Amino acid sequence: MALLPVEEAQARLLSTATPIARVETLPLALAKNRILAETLTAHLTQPPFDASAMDGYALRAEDAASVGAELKVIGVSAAGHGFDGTLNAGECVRIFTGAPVPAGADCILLQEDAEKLDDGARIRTAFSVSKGRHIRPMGQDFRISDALLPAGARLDYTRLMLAAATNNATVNVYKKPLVAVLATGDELVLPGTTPGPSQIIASNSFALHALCDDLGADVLDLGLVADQHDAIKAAVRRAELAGADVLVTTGGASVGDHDLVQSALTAAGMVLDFWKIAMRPGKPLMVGRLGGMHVLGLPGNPVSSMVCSLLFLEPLLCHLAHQPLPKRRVNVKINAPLPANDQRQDYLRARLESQQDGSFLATPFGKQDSSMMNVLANADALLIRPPFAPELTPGEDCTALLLRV
Ligand SMILES: Nc1nc2c(c(=O)[nH]1)N[C@H]1C(S)=C(S)[C@@H](COP(=O)(O)OP(=O)(O)OC[C@H]3O[C@@H](n4cnc5c(N)ncnc54)[C@H](O)[C@@H]3O)O[C@H]1N2
Ligand code: MOO
Repeated sequence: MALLPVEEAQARLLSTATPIARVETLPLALAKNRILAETLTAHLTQPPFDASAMDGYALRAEDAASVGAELKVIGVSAAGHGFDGTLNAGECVRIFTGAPVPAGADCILLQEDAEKLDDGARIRTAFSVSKGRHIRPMGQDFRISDALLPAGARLDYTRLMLAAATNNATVNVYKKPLVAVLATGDELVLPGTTPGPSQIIASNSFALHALCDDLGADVLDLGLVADQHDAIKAAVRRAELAGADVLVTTGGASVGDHDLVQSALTAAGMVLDFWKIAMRPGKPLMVGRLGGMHVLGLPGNPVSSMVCSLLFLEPLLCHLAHQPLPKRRVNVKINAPLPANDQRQDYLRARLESQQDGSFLATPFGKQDSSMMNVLANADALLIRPPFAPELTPGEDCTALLLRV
């Protein structure tokens, strides 16, 4: 099978994906960063009445046209406790921020601009006020039945505030995609155990879990499974029964005698779409469908599994979850010579340094082995070297993908 170019493989994967249509109703407190499945409509008008924007006195502008007017204070309007009466010529009402403007008043005089007389029974104006001054008109923010946010909007903190203010105690949002994660390999043991001879600590699933969570997906951890056909098939069955939208496997994707994932998946009913991509690391990536479930068979090498996740799992999950792609692509200047590339698109781990002019200077790590998690965790970006890219000298431009956004 020829190696598939990265962009072609990405397009093929996305062409088979449909955004999730399942909807759930959630209380606002549980809806952070979820995606609205319908228009958010105002259930009331805000402000619900003409409200004072300042602490001071509500009055008729014509009564305070000239400085030095004297007005009788006939009551108080506070937030939560409005004044019930009507204000007439020569009268004012003591008012506080957020309180309803009494009937008859058409402006607010700041308390700093009023002199209290007779122990507060009357005031003298020290400033003239115009009609409407310091009044927030009823409905200036939104009116009942207004459409305020479209379906597809992400409920970040500003939108949750709006949803609450519009008296939507619950919201209808798309369900999260469910990703089943299966780590394969006889050599794997969990962190916290003492590895035996030939054993290593399993790390890929932890990264996958975190990445899926960041992308708004739920994770079903299928644990560690030995390189055995029946064990892999049984785990795949669990993913199907759970209704997973995506099954991600790591390890066993290559061509060794113990690389059984593809044959176990095929035996379980997977239809392979493509296998082996023209990229480094991550060449053995395999992609298929098992019923309604997308299957991504990631290589076992930890760095390969993460590079494949950023390039394939991330766009797939964003598409399924109605989310925009994180903005990872940046232009950088390289700080070291890069040799000409072969036919595999390279993703070089590099450190970035911000320059005074806002640009990035990129220093690739000397060793790029796809097993080196220490390098990945201390890198900031992946420098993209297209197939057959010519050599680059320091100071030349290169495209990079930020590892953290
Ligand atoms: N003859 C060939 N050999 C290999 C080829 C090839 O084309 N021909 N491709 C190489 C490339 S490239 C890669 S990448 C690896 C990927 O192989 P597998 O997907 O089969 O991965 P494994 O052999 O199972 O594991 C590779 C490596 O990663 C470690 N590993 C596996 N799972 C985990 C995990 N969950 N956490 C941490 N580390 C893990 C595993 O112990 C191995 O060291 O194949 C090359 N070989
Ligand atoms: O493609 Mo492998 O991922 O080079 O190590």
